[in-house]
Amino acid sequence: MQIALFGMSADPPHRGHGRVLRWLARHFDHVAVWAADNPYKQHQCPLRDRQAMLKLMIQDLPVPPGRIALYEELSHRHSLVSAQQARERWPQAELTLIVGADLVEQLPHWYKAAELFQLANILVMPRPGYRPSDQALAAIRQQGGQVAIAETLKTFEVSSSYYRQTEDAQALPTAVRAYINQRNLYPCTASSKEKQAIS
Ligand SMILES: Nc1ncnc2c1ncn2[C@@H]1O[C@H](COP(=O)(O)OP(=O)(O)OP(=O)(O)O)[C@@H](O)[C@H]1O
Ligand SMILES: O=C(O)c1ccc[n+]([C@@H]2O[C@H](COP(=O)([O-])O)[C@@H](O)[C@H]2O)c1
Repeated sequence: MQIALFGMSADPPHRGHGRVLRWLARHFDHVAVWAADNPYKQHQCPLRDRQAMLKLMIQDLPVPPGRIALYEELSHRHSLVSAQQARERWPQAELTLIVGADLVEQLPHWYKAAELFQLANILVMPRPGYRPSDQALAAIRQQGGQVAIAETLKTFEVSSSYYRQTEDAQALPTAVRAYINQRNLYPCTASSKEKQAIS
């Protein structure tokens, strides 16, 4: 069994994540997803809300039932710990850690990266504006990593920071948008401003 491991900040989850997940659902037997606190970032919204938004996004994806699932218990700031927990849960599976192209340069410097590479292969999602350098790919391989690029995946230019900066609700799945509006999660978004004006 081939399992994709996809941890993310999801602050908030957006349509680019949805595109990646649909592609993963076609190429893996199972896709395990979680929201995590990235040790290199500050987050705008609490982890429990990011987990909840991811769950809502996954529910609406047009994929076979059960192919993609949220595993809150895999959440950890260090991917090594998430991968260790996944290995305990699926002792026989081939594990593949999913990362966007923007993370490849930093990946060799992640917490105990060589140990992580022993537990999981690395599959890189192309992302507009980011091209993994040969040096970064070589640095992963030098630490024993098996790394490949998902060449057939066509992603598009959208990010959580784009949403946070532009307030462009089109960047988000409908259910995520509704969740944010209900809880006023990103206080600078247009919808929140509208709600403040009404109240
Ligand atoms: N548009 C995209 N195409 C391909 N991969 C993406 C895209 N957006 C995010 N990813 C990847 O998905 C994972 C989770 O991303 P994350 O939740 O940090 O979103 P982000 O849009 O990169 O956030 P931020 O803008 O806050 O840095 C990372 O591996 C990231 O590289
Ligand atoms: O293990 C690490 O040292 C490490 C360093 C940076 C990021 N990560 C993980 O990488 C995943 C993607 O992060 P992000 O913010 O790009 O969505 C998320 O699960 C983080 O916990 C992990």
